[in-house]
Parts: sequence; C-alpha cells; structure tokens
Amino acid sequence: MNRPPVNSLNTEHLEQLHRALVRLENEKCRGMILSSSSPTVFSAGLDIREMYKPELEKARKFWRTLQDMWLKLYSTPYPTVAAIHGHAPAGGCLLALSCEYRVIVPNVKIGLNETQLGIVAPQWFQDCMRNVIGERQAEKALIAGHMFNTEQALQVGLVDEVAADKAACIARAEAFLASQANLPLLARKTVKLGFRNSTLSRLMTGREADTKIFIEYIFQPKVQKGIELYLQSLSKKSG
Ligand SMILES: CCCCC/C=C\CCC/C=C/CC(=O)SCCNC(=O)CCNC(=O)[C@H](O)C(C)(C)COP(=O)(O)OP(=O)(O)OC[C@H]1O[C@@H](n2cnc3c(N)ncnc32)[C@H](O)[C@@H]1OP(=O)(O)O
Repeated sequence: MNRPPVNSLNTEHLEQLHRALVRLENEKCRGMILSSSSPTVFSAGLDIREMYKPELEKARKFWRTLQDMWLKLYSTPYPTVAAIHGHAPAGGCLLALSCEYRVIVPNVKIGLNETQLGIVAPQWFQDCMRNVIGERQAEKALIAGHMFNTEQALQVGLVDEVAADKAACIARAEAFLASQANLPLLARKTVKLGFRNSTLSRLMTGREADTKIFIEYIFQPKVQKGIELYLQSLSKKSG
C-alpha cells in the first residue's frame, strides 16, 4: 500500500487494491505479502472523510468497493501474509486479519477500535477477528474497541510472529510463503476456502442488507457529528 500519509482506504485506493488482487489471481501468483510504504503505519483503516457528509451514491459505491476488495482478499487462492510494520487500526486491522499469516514489529498498535470511536465494526469485520482469536477474546476486544500492542497481539494470537524491524518482518513473511510453496495448490486452496466459506457467504448473501445498514448508520445526524469531531481531533493532533 502506498497512499501517504497513512494508507487510509478511500474508494480509489480500495479499487486499486481490488484490481491488484484480481491481477495477481489472473497471473497465477504463488503468494502475496501485504505491506506498507509508510515507516510507521500499516493502514489507518477506512478513510473517514468518505463517511463525512457524503453524497448517497458515493457512500454506496465506497461501501460496495470495500466489500468487493475484502471478498477478493479473504478468498485468494494463493497464500497471503500481512507484514505489519506500523499501526493497523480498524479497517487496517481487517486487512491484516484477512491474510493467512501475520508478522508484526515492536511498538505497533492493532485492533478493531470502532467502539471507541462511537461507530460499530460491521459483522464481517467482527467475524474476521473471531476467526483469528476466538469467540471470547474477540467479544471482549470488540466491545472495548481494544487496540492491542505488539506483545498483547502475539499473546492473544492476533499475530503469528514478531520481527525486529521492517526488513526482518518482510523476511519472515517470505519464509511463510516459502513454507507453503510445495503444498499442492488445489488442496491448499480448498481447505482455505472451507474454513472461510461461512464468513464469505454471510456477506455475499447479505451484501445489499450490509450496504443498507452502513448507509442508514452513517447518515444519522449524531453519527455525522461524531465523525466530524473525530476528524477535527485527528487534524488538531497533526496541526
Ligand atoms: C448496527 C450496525 C452498524 C454498522 C455500522 C456500519 C458501518 C460503520 C463504519 C464502521 C467501519 C469503520 C472502519 C474504519 O476503518 S474507521 C477508521 C478508523 N481509523 C482510525 O481511527 C485511525 C485514525 N488515525 C490514527 O489513529 C492515526 O492517524 C495513526 C493511523 C495511528 C497514524 O498516526 P500518525 O502517524 O501520528 O498520523 P496522524 O494522526 O498525524 O495522521 C496524518 C494525517 O492523516 C489523517 N488521517 C489519519 N487517519 C485517517 C483516516 N482513517 N481517514 C482519513 N484521514 C486520516 C489525519 O487526519 C492527518 O491528516 P492532516 O495531516 O490533514 O491533519
């Protein structure tokens, strides 16, 4: 990902990610490392500006593009690793959770923090967390909007490994891909999809309902007010 300053996910960036995933699949890619050009941020999650006073059709397109990108990422036939050498809140955490393996560096925060922002992580975000860390830990983390530090993320199983820095993180991600290289492709892909199928189907069969929930939620005046205040707090921080 290379969308400075924080790889926030707007419609255009989501389309780029989706196109890249389609191309990798068409080219029979043998593995992907999802990484960031930023030295300190993996991805800041959804671009909050896409949810602030949007036009209805633009907001619908944004959400559908996110769904398209995620459905592709979660179901890739090739192995995927997230090299998390920077913070990964909310949608950034979703990207990492959607890969098959996660390597993180020290001093990083990762989690589905939506509750803390006064918004709600959609069901499929929650499913991804549950599938990685289990029901009990996911429920606790989601209710609190907890951001895990590196040590906590390793302890709870949100990530698989800690590496010292970006170079080591990429090296460990490559080692994971190498460990998968000799597995028969069809068997590997079939098992992966078997595990992920119910999560994928839940969104695929309820896409329109999911979009409606998003639209109705973000167009509420009190949610818009919350987004406005959050945007102000973010830009004050950097100002
Ligand atoms: C009943 C059922 C209801 C269902 C509801 C359905 C849907 C609701 C939607 C729910 C889904 C939400 C998922 C999300 O992903 S929401 C996004 C959450 N993301 C965050 O909270 C992250 C916010 N950012 C940060 O914490 C930090 O920026 C950082 C990532 C830790 C990086 O810190 P730092 O390096 O210090 O950078 P700055 O903070 O100074 O930021 C630089 C610059 O970037 C702007 N920015 C940061 N994050 C975002 C963002 N997510 N979107 C847009 N812009 C962002 C920030 O404002 C600065 O901009 P300026 O330099 O112009 O001030």
